[in-house]
Amino acid sequence: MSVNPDIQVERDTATFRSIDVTHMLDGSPEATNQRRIRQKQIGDDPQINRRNIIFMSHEERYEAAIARGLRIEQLKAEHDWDIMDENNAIMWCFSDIAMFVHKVMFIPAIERLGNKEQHDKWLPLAIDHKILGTYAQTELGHGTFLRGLEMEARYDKSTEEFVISTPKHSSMKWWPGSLGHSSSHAVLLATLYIDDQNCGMQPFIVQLRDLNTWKPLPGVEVGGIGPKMALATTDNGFLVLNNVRIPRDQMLMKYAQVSKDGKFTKSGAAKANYSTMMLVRVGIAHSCYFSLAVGATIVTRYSAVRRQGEIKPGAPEVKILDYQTQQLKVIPSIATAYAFHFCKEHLKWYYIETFQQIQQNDFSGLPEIHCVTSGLKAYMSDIATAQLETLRRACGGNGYLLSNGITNTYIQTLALPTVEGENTVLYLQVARYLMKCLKVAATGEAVKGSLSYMNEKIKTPYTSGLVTREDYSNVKKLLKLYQNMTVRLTQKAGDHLNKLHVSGQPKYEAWNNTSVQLVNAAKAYCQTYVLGMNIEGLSTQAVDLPGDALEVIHQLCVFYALHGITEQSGNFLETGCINITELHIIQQEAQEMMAKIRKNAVALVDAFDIPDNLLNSTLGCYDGNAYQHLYDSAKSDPMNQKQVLPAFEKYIKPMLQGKHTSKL
Ligand SMILES: CCCCCCCCCC/C=C\CCCC(=O)SCCNC(=O)CCNC(=O)[C@H](O)C(C)(C)COP(=O)(O)OP(=O)(O)OC[C@H]1O[C@@H](n2cnc3c(N)ncnc32)[C@H](O)[C@@H]1OP(=O)(O)O
Ligand SMILES: Cc1cc2nc3c(=O)[nH]c(=O)nc-3n(C[C@H](O)[C@H](O)[C@H](O)COP(=O)(O)OP(=O)(O)OC[C@H]3O[C@@H](n4cnc5c(N)ncnc54)[C@H](O)[C@@H]3O)c2cc1C
Repeated sequence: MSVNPDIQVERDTATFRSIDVTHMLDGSPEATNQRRIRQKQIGDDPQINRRNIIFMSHEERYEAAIARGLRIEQLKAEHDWDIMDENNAIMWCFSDIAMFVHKVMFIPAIERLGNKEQHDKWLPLAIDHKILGTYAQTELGHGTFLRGLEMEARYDKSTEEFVISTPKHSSMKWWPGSLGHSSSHAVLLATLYIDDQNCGMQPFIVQLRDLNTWKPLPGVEVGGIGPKMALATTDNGFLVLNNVRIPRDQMLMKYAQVSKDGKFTKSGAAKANYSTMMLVRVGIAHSCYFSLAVGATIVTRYSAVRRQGEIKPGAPEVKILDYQTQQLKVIPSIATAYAFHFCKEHLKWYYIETFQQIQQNDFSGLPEIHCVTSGLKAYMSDIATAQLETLRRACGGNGYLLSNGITNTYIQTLALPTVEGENTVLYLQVARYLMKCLKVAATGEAVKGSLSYMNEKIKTPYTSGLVTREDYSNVKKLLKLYQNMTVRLTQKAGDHLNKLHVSGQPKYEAWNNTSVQLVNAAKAYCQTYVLGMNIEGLSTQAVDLPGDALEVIHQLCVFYALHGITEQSGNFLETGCINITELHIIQQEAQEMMAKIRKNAVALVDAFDIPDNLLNSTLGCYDGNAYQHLYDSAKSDPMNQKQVLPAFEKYIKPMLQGKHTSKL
C-alpha cells in the first residue's frame, strides 16, 4: 500500500530528521539498532503479536497472554536478552502478558527482601519458572494503609513455623495480579505476631498450589476477583489462608529476622520492606512515557490524514490537525511525552544509584527517593491518563473503537493512578517531605537534593524575572517561576497547618484539614521536577543533536513550560509569581510556539519509532492509510465472517413474524 500523500507531505516538510531524534531517545544509533532488532523479534512473532486481541473472549485473551509470556521466555533464551530487553518486551506488549507480576514484583521482592540463603534457594526456581509467583499485599480491607494489614503470621516456637491465617473477610488478600489462576507461590505481606506482640508488616514466601495438579494446597482458598476495566490477562485474585504453616526460613529476612527461639530483630531502615513498591513506581513512570508516546503517535498521524470541514469558506476540506483547537489536544501530549522521556531516564539512573547505596546499608537517600518516586508515579500517571483521554476524544467517533489502538492503551493506563499506591496518598507522602524541607529551610540550614531551590527562594523577594520578550522562551527563567510557585504553595500550606495547630487543632487534624493545599503543593513540586529534568535533558541527552533537531526539541520544552503555566494559571497568579499581563503574554507565546511545533508534529512522533506491529492501531499506521486499515479491521471481525448470525433465527425472525411472546 502506498503512503498517504497527506502524511508524506508532513514528513517532507519537517525541519529536522526524525532519525536523529530517535537516536537521542534511544541513547545512540547502536542502541536504536539494537531496540529495532528486539522489537522485530517481538512484533513479527505470531504468538506475541496482539493483532486480533480485540476480538478475543476473556478466557482466550488469558490463554494467549500465557502463551505470550512463555514465548517471551523462549525469545529471551534464543536471542540472549538482558533484563532491560525483557522489561521492554513486557512494556511493548502492553502488559498483555499473564505472569508479568512474577517478573516485575515476585522476583524483585525476593531479590530485595531475601537474605543470601533465600536468594540461593528461591531465585533459581523463580527465574527458571519452576515456580510462578505473585506479590500479595493488598487486602479487601486495606490496600493503602499498610500498618492496618490484618492477615496474620503467628510464630510457633515449638515447631519453628509461622501460622498464617485470615481472621476475617476484610483480611483476605484481594487484588494481587496473577493470583487468581496463575501463581504457585506468593510473596505475601502479613502482620507478624510473636507471642501476641505486633512486629509489623513482614514478607513471607507461601506456596499456594500443587505444582503438578495446580490445585490449591490444604488451607488455601484462591480464585479470581472478576472482570475488570482492562488488564484482563492479569488474573487478579483473592486469597484466604486457614492456618497455613510455613517453615521459619520462609520469612524473607534481609531487613528483619526471627530467630528459632522467637527473637525479633531488625536491620536497615524501617521502610526497607517497602522497596519493591519503589521499583514498580519507577517502572510505572517509564510506562507512562511509553503510553503517551503511543497515544501521541496514533492521534497525530490520524489528525494529519483526516480531513473534515473548512477553515477558509469554500476552500478544500482541511486536515483536522490544522484546527488550532485540535493542536491544543495533540501538541501538549507530544511535548509531555518528550518531557517524560527525559524524566524517566533521569529516574532510572537515580533509582539505580540509590538502590546500590541501600544494598550497602546506606539508607540516607531513602526519604528523597521515596518522595521523588511517589510523586512522579502519581503525577506522570495523572497526566498520562488525562492526556490519553483527550487524545482518544480527538479521534472523534473512531476514538471509541478498540481497533484504534489508543482505547486499549488508555484503559490499561487507567490502572496506574491506583496501583502501587493511590495517587492522592502518594502526593501526601510528597507533602510530608515538603513540610520537612520547609522546616529545615526556615531554620537557615541548607536544604539538599531536589528542593535545594528552597534555600534561595525562601529568602528572596519574588519577581518573575520576565522582562524582555526573549525571557518568555528562556527555559531557565521559566523554571524559576515554577520553583517560586512550588515554594510559595508549600509555604502557604505550611502556614495553614501551623495556624490550625496554634488555634488548638491537634497536628493530625490540622494535617487533614490542610490536605487539599498539601496535595496542590505536591503536584506543583512534581510538575517543577519534570520540567527541571526536561531542561537538564536538553543540555545532556539532546546536546549532540544536529542544530535543526535541537531547535525543535528546545521548542517543545519551551512550549511544555509555557503551556503548563496556562494550565495552572490560578496557582501562578495566586502566589504572585506572575501578574495578569505576564500571563497574557505567556498565553500568546504558548500559542505561537504551538503553531511552530505543528509543522513538525508528525516527524516528532515518527521519532518515537514505534513499529506498526507493536502500535497495533488502525488509525495510527505509519503509512497514514487509516481508512483502509479501519475497513480491513472491520472485515476481519469474526462476527462479519457470517452473513447471518444465529440470533436472527432465534430471536429476530420470530419477532419479525410476530411470534415473540413474553416467554421469549
Ligand atoms: C518494569 C518494567 C515493566 C513496566 C510495566 C509497568 C507497569 C506496571 C503496571 C503494574 C500493575 C500492577 C502492579 C500493581 C502492584 C501493586 O499495586 S502492589 C501493592 C502496592 N501497594 C501500595 O503501594 C500501598 C501504598 N501504601 C504505602 O505505600 C504506605 O502505606 C504509605 C506510604 C501510604 C504509608 O505508609 P505507613 O507505613 O503508614 O507509613 P507512615 O507512617 O505514613 O510513614 C512513616 C514514614 O515512612 C515513610 N515511607 C513510607 N513509605 C516509604 C517508602 N516506600 N520508602 C521510604 N520511606 C517511606 C513515610 O514518608 C514516613 O516518613 P516520615 O515519618 O515522614 O519521615
Ligand atoms: C489493576 C490492579 C492491579 C493490582 N495489583 C496488585 C498486586 O499485584 N498486588 C497487590 O498487593 N495489590 C495490587 N493492587 C491493589 C492496589 O495496590 C491498591 O488498590 C491500591 O494501593 C489502592 O489501595 P486501596 O484499594 O485500598 O484504595 P483506598 O485506600 O481504599 O482508596 C480509596 C480512596 O480513599 C482515599 N484515601 C485512602 N487513604 C487515604 C489517606 N490516608 N489520605 C487521604 N485519602 C486517602 C484515596 O485517595 C482514594 O480516593 C492492584 C490494584 C489494581 C487496580
